[in-house]
Amino acid sequence: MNPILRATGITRRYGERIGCADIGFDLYPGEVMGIVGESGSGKSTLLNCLAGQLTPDAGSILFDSAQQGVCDLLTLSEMQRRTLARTELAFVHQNPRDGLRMSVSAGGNVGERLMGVGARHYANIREQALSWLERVEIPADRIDDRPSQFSGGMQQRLQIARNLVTGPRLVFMDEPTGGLDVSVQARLLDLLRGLVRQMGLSAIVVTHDLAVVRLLADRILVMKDGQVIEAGLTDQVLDDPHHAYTQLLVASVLQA
Ligand SMILES: Nc1ncnc2c1ncn2[C@@H]1O[C@H](COP(=O)(O)OP(=O)(O)OP(=O)(O)O)[C@@H](O)[C@H]1O
Repeated sequence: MNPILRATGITRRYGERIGCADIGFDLYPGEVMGIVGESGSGKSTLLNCLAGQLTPDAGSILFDSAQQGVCDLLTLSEMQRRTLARTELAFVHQNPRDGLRMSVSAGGNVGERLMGVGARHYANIREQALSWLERVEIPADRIDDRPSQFSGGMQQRLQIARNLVTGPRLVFMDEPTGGLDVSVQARLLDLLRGLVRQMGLSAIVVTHDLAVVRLLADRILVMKDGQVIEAGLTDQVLDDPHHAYTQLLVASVLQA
């Protein structure tokens, strides 16, 4: 099986400071990879480079696209990249406001993505939007409400529906449960895990919360000072961390 994503030598500096250095990994179809590490370790820099929101200084990111074959996300034309971003890729932001259009209804937020890939039939779009609202546990009678009228957890679930409605193959998630109450986090994680499995999604999830990777990720990368210091199957790394830093990270959660 070919990897859906192969990152090699991803490096990004901010002046003298290193954001992330020489990161490489393969992600296989249907696999979820977690990126963990303390604040400032380079998780967001790496994710933003992978997702095309930040240009790395060096490296390549090969994506096995269903439409375009294997392509380097870093050398695609703007148009090819936009097409991929609308169809095969998705990005779930920590703050739903960054991933939703707050002035558009919930149904519109989901429908808009469908229209972006060519859907034109209003009744079909509304029907699909309704079905996705149901999948993310938003009551059908809220379809015409704006996200600003939703709770934080509902907004996040709506952002997930908006991202998944077009059936992407690879989803980037930046602290998807961050900023939510603990009980809301647990429900959202359950929902995410169900959707990822049902849809056979590949995903890359950045989080500082080891409970999130425990539940969602098959494999993890542990980052420190912009480098990957440990990588492997989630349970193996968390149950038997080799690097002293990972041991500390795991121990600090156990004590909390
Ligand atoms: N825009 C920027 N300008 C300068 N330095 C930056 C910028 N963004 C990040 N950095 C630096 O790059 C390094 C990695 O930061 P990054 O935000 O990727 O870490 P992180 O692990 O995502 O942290 P957090 O969990 O707090 O979001 C840090 O030293 C940070 O100070």
